[in-house]
Amino acid sequence: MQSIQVAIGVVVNEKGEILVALRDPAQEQGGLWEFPGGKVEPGEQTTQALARELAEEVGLEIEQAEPLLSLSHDYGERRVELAIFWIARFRGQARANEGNPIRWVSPQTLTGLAMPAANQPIVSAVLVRLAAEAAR
Ligand SMILES: Nc1nc2c([nH]c(=O)n2[C@@H]2O[C@H](COP(=O)(O)OP(=O)(O)OP(=O)(O)O)[C@@H](O)[C@H]2O)c(=O)[nH]1
Ligand SMILES: [Mg+2]
Repeated sequence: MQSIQVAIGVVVNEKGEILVALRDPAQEQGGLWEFPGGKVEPGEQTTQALARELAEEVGLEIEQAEPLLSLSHDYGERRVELAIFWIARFRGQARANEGNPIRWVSPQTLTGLAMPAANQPIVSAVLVRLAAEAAR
């Protein structure tokens, strides 16, 4: 089965809120909330794809991206390989460049959002990371 490489950013602001975007209802997985990101294009490094997707989708310039976790998920008709990065340093104001609503959400709200099935371990890792930072 084909495997799709995807770069994803978990963007966290100074209040400890996380940036999410609503997937277009017409897309596959439409109507679910997701972290900004997208497919790595041929010839591109994962971090280049991450920078491009964040600029395109939410208008942010990454200052620092740290690997958070990588996972693969089988959606049946396709398999995705997700490389997820923690982004606590960035430039710009998040805006919905592609017309899909975006939101900054608390960890509590994040836990309750409807997201793609692959995202459950990502949300867990985000909660652990935020708790660790709050305890410092
Ligand atoms: N961006 C993003 N994609 C995710 C998440 N979780 C998840 O399973 N995916 C999957 O990753 C794949 C690629 O993401 P994408 O649709 O954003 O790709 P893209 O921005 O390049 O879109 P395009 O192909 O319409 O240009 C999709 O199959 C999507 O379902 C997530 O939190 N964020
Ligand atoms: Mg995308």
